[in-house]
Formats: sequence, structure tokens, C-alpha cells
Amino acid sequence: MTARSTGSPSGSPSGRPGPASSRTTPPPGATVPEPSGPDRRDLDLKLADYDGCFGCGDQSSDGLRVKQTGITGTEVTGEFTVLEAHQGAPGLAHGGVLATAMDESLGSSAWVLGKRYVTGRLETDFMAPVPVGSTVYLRSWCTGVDGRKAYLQGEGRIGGPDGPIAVRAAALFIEVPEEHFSREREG
Ligand SMILES: CCCCC/C=C\C/C=C\C/C=C\C/C=C\CCCC(=O)SCCNC(=O)CCNC(=O)[C@H](O)C(C)(C)COP(=O)(O)OP(=O)(O)OC[C@H]1O[C@@H](n2cnc3c(N)ncnc32)[C@H](O)[C@@H]1OP(=O)(O)O
Repeated sequence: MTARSTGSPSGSPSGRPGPASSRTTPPPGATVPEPSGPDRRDLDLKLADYDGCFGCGDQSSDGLRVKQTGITGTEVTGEFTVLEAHQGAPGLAHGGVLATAMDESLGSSAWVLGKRYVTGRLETDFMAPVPVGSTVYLRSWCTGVDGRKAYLQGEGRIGGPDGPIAVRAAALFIEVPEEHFSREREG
């Protein structure tokens, strides 16, 4: 599998540092596993069935409704359209909405690793304003796994899948047991 560099993704404007801080950069020796764990099929089914998710669910009326468009190795591509409900400044996407979209994309890339992860830390760079009506093309990939920690990077482009980067992100996801989710639901 091709592991992407933890440095600036292709297409980033020169002169800006890469998206990852020391806390979202894998330590030396961290590896990117093949996304083929024994329970991968079950996890894929959950991924497809979870309609209530604000990021990707069909039942979330004001949600982002991110659609996955492809999985290659740990790289997951997706897209969503910025609606009026997603505005911050008039006519422009709210930064938190874009961060949520990146969380969704990064989370999907973590999910295909075959274990259960939650976001521990999410870092975002907002590179260009995103007008309402834009389709944002998302792409995320794993840069390394070290024990319970999975390191991810991603980007959102506008104008097309190869258009300019509007937002990019780096994250640390932490592996959790299944009980994590039942505990959270019970409060
Ligand atoms: C996620 C979706 C769940 C839905 C499940 C159902 C169906 C799934 C369907 C589809 C899913 C598909 C795609 C996913 C799409 C979107 C993803 C959205 C993701 C989210 O929206 S998810 C919600 C937001 N998220 C949380 O709600 C986490 C709240 N939080 C906690 O639950 C704990 O905080 C936890 C578990 C993170 C850790 O707690 P813990 O007690 O288990 O472990 P501990 O604290 O020891 O950390 C272990 C090691 O990680 C290091 N570490 C931890 N946090 C760090 C940080 N921020 N920076 C740097 N290092 C950090 C420590 O320093 C230590 O490092 P060391 O081992 O070296 O000492």
C-alpha cells in the first residue's frame, strides 16, 4: 500500500507548514496496516447503516450528508454540498462545519482500519473560503498506527476533486472498546 507523506499534501500552497502538529504526527516506527481486519465486513455494514450520523446520515435533515465515493487502502474519498444551513459569514461555510466534514472523512479512514476509533484530537487549517452551494471533495488517509493511536490526515477541495485545497486536517484517533458507545448512550 502507498503510505502518504506526513508533510504537505500535493497542491498545498508553498510556505505554509504541513497540517500535523507533534500530537498528530505518528512516532518513528508507526506503520500503516492493511485495512483488512477480521471484523472489517461488520464494520463496513455499520458504516453503511448508521443513518443518524450528523456527518453522513440520511436521517439528519440539517446534517452534512457526506457521501463516500471510494475506498482505496486507508484512503477514503467523499463529498458534500454546502447548504445555507451551513453558513457562518453570509454566503460562506462555517469553519466548524468544514471541521466536522473533515472529522467525518478522517473518521471513515480510521474506521476502515478494522477497529473502533473516536476522535481524540482534530487540527484544521482553513485555506480558502467555501461558498454556499459548493461541493467539497474530501479525502483522508492514515499516516500511521501506534498501539491504540491512529494518525490521519485529510483535505477538502473545491471546484473539483483536483481543485484547490480549502481545508485540511490532521487528527489523532484513539481505539475504544465497543462498550464506549453503549456507555455514552446511557449517559
Ligand atoms: C465514531 C462514530 C461512532 C458511531 C458508532 C456506531 C457506528 C459507526 C458507524 C460509522 C462510523 C464511521 C465513520 C466515522 C465517522 C465520523 C467520525 C466522527 C468521530 C467522532 O466524532 S468521535 C466523537 C468525539 N470524540 C469523543 O467523544 C472522544 C471523547 N474522549 C474519550 O472518550 C477519551 O478521552 C478517549 C477514548 C479519546 C481516550 O480516553 P482513554 O481513557 O480511553 O485513554 P487515555 O486517556 O489513556 O488515552 C490513550 C492515549 O491517547 C492519548 N491521547 C488521548 N487523547 C489525546 C489528545 N487529545 N491528544 C493527544 N493525545 C491524546 C493519551 O495521552 C494516551 O497516550 P499514552 O498511551 O501514550 O499515554
